[in-house]
Amino acid sequence: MEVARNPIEQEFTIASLSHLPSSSSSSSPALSPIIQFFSDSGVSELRFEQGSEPLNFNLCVSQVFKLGPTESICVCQGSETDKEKIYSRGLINIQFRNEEESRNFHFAFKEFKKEFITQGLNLPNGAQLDSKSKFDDKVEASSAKMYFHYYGQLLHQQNMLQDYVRTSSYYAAVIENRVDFAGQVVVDVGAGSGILSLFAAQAGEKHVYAVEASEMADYARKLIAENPLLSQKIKLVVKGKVEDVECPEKADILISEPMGKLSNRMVCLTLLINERMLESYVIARDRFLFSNGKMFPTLGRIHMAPFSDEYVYIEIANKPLFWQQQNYYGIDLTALHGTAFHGYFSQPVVDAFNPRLLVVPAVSHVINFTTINEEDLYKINVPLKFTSTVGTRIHRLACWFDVLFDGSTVQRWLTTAPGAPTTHWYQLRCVLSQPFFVMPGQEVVGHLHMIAYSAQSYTINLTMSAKMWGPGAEQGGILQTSSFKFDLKKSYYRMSQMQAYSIA
Ligand SMILES: C[S@@+](CC[C@H](N)C(=O)[O-])C[C@H]1O[C@@H](n2cnc3c(N)ncnc32)[C@H](O)[C@@H]1O
Repeated sequence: MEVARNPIEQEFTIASLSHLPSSSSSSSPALSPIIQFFSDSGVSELRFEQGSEPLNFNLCVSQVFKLGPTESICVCQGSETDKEKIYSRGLINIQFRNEEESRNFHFAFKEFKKEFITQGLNLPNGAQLDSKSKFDDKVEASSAKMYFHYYGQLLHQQNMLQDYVRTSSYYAAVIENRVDFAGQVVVDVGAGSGILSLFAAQAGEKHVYAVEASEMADYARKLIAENPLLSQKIKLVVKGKVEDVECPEKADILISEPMGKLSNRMVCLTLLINERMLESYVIARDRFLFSNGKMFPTLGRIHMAPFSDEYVYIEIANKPLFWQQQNYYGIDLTALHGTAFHGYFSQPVVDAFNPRLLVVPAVSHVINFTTINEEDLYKINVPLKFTSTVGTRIHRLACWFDVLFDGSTVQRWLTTAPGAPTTHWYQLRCVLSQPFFVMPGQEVVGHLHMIAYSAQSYTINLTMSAKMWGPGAEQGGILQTSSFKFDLKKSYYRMSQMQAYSIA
């Protein structure tokens, strides 16, 4: 390998180049193939040459992926510059002569790309093209770092794999609907250990591309390689965010497990939308999926129902009592009681509960992954309207979710509902600091307003009002209202104190 040390130009002579089918031109095998890095008139460029007609890729929109120790693939989505220079779109398969050549090339690619990203693209009018991705725009860097660090660890992937309700539902949804996978191109969005890619390979798809942003991508490659019968179908484990990477082919079907489960303590937390990974799933749809393609899962539903549970209400109300001490080693703590009270009640409670404590049937909010706009997930407003079936005190709003795999053969649901086999998502309850009484037939109205924030979670504003009941109810007046704000990321885990409920 010859490496020119010029800081703005490097050249690599390699073993062979071959253009995959979607490439725009073919190569001549007669000359030694070379790859050059340029930084020409403000645009960083990657040039592949093997004969008279070079292929120019805009480095900014190019990606390289290692397929093996001496084999890589370069993908470029193509672009035009203000100088009307048109950069190619396509795929190049690169064969290096040895591992060291491959390492050097990848290092140079990273260095050139880094230089480009840190400096931005200088346009002739002095402006800089922003090279930040949609993910980076929305998500705080510290949150993303912690998030991908968490998922980069095998033990957390193991937790998900050991949730047999979850994993067996995915397996059944794929295998029972093999007709949807056979001969198709599949993209696994947030592949983790690669388990869903391997399921899809079992169902007989044509090619699968697994996209994973965390270090887990390396383990996924290893796991896939050690399952040789299936690995032939898994073309590529792409390490990067679905918002940023390129995929060599458009997909007929997307598979993903994007249902939120993380908290600030990085243990599981529920409610479908937490983690904000649904947004990445929708972005992947817009970037990679054919317009008539399928999504597994296809839609999700958030269910909500008022709940009566004196015991947990008292448990939470007791916690801030510590701060009511006026003589704690001679110190009056009461100044902080109000803040502590607010803090405890702003934590949604995560555990599994007895569905018999639900006061009325749930209302549901449907999110159709195949049609929703990504921006529609930034703010979700669900109107609430219930008619109580019993006379009781309402302490909280219970929430859970399910998702549908809308297969051509079998429609399969994965549910986290109370009473169904417990999953690692459990259920979520927002406890009202001011519970209220309802009588049978009395109407409760309100809304659940969920607003996304940059630490990959949501703030929940809950308002519930008991309407007039009995004589004068037709005037529609409100008897009592309870409102509170919850932070989905700061939840209170009661799983260790979970009771074994017998379900009728
Ligand atoms: C809930 S886990 C599911 C893992 C695996 N698919 C499974 O079912 O066991 C979600 C995975 O998606 C990855 N992920 C989240 N957001 C991503 C993004 N924007 N781009 C690529 N990967 C992402 C995480 O690192 C994590 O490994």
